[in-house]
Amino acid sequence: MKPRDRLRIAMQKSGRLTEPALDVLKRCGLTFRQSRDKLFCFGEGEPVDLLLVRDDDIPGLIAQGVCDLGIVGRNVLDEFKGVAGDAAAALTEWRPLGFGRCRLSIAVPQDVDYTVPKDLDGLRIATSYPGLLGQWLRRNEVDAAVVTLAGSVEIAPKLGTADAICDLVQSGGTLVANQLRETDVLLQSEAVLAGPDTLPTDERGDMIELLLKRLDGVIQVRESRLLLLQTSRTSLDAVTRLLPGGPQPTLLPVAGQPDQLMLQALCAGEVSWRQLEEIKKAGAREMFVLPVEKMLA
Ligand SMILES: Nc1ncnc2c1ncn2[C@@H]1O[C@H](COP(=O)(O)OP(=O)(O)OP(=O)(O)O)[C@@H](O)[C@H]1O
Ligand SMILES: O=P(O)(O)OC[C@H]1O[C@H](OP(=O)(O)OP(=O)(O)O)[C@H](O)[C@@H]1O
Ligand SMILES: [Mg+2]
Repeated sequence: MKPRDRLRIAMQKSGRLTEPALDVLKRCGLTFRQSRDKLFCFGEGEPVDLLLVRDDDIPGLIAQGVCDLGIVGRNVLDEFKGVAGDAAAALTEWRPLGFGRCRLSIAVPQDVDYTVPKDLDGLRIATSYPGLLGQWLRRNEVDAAVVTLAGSVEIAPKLGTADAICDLVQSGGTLVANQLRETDVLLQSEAVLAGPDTLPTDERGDMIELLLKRLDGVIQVRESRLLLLQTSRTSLDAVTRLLPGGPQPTLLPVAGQPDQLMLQALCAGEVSWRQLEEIKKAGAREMFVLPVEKMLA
C-alpha cells in the first residue's frame, strides 16, 4: 500500500451516525470540500480526508490500514473484533463520542417465562450480532442456536424463525411494537472514534494527537453546564456541598444585599431537576442552568 501523508477517517455514508459525526468533526475545526453523498471528502484546512462507507465496513478498513481512524458504533466495532479474531484485537476505542447511544439486548416474546439465561437452552435466537451473542452464550453456558439475520430481527419470533432475539434497543419502542420483552443487556453502545492501538509515527500520528486534543475540548464543553444561583451566606456551605462535581464555584457579592451571594459553578455533566430541587431546599434561589458553548481556561 502506498504511504499516505494525509489522515483518512472512515465514517457512515448515510445513517444515524452521519450527521452527528460530521458535526463533531466540524466542531474540531475540520471542514470538507466534497458534498456528503460522494464517497470521498477532501479536507480543506487540515490534511484530513473522509471516506464515506457502510458502517459495517469501518472496522475492516481500519484493520487493513485503508483508513487511519473511523467513527462507528461500539456494537459494530466489538462484533468485528469478536468475529475477525486476533488481527482485529489491535483496534482500540480512542474516544467515546456520546451519540448513537443504544444497547444490545436479548428479548423474548412477552408471554414467555424467562428468569435466567439458562432458560434459553435449546432455543433459537435471531441476531445480526452472532459474534457478540456467541460470546455471551458461552459465558453464560447457554446451549442455544444462533440464527443470523441482516435486519428486521424483531419480527423473527412472530414469523416462527426464532424463539428469542438479540438486537439493538434504544427507546424500546420496536420491542413493544413486536410484543417482545427485554431481558438481558449484552453491551451498552455509543459511537466511538476507533483506530489501531498504536498510532502511526509520522505526520499522521501528530495529526491524530492534535485531533484527540481538540476532541477532548469539544466533548468537555458539550457536557458542561454553567450553574448560576443566589444563596444566603448562612446556606452557602449546605448549597456548595450539593453542587455537582467540577472546579470550585465562584462567589460574587449581590449589590444592596450583604447577606446574599451569587454563585457560579461549572458542572461536568447534566444537572437534573432532582439535583436542582435538592439545592433549592438547602437554601438556593434564582437558579439557572446554562449550556456552555466555548471554554478557554
Ligand atoms: N435506535 C437507535 N438509536 C440510537 N442509535 C442507534 C439505534 N439503532 C442503531 N444505533 C446506532 O447507530 C449505528 C448506525 O445505525 P444505522 O441504523 O444507521 O445503521 P445501518 O442501517 O447498519 O447503516 P449502514 O447502511 O451504514 O450499514 C448502529 O450501529 C448503532 O451503533
Ligand atoms: O428501541 P428503539 O428506539 O425502537 O430502536 C431500536 C431499533 O432501531 C434500530 O433499527 P432502525 O430503526 O435503524 O431500523 P433498521 O435496523 O431496520 O434500519 C435497531 O435495529 C432496532 O430495530
Ligand atoms: Mg450497517
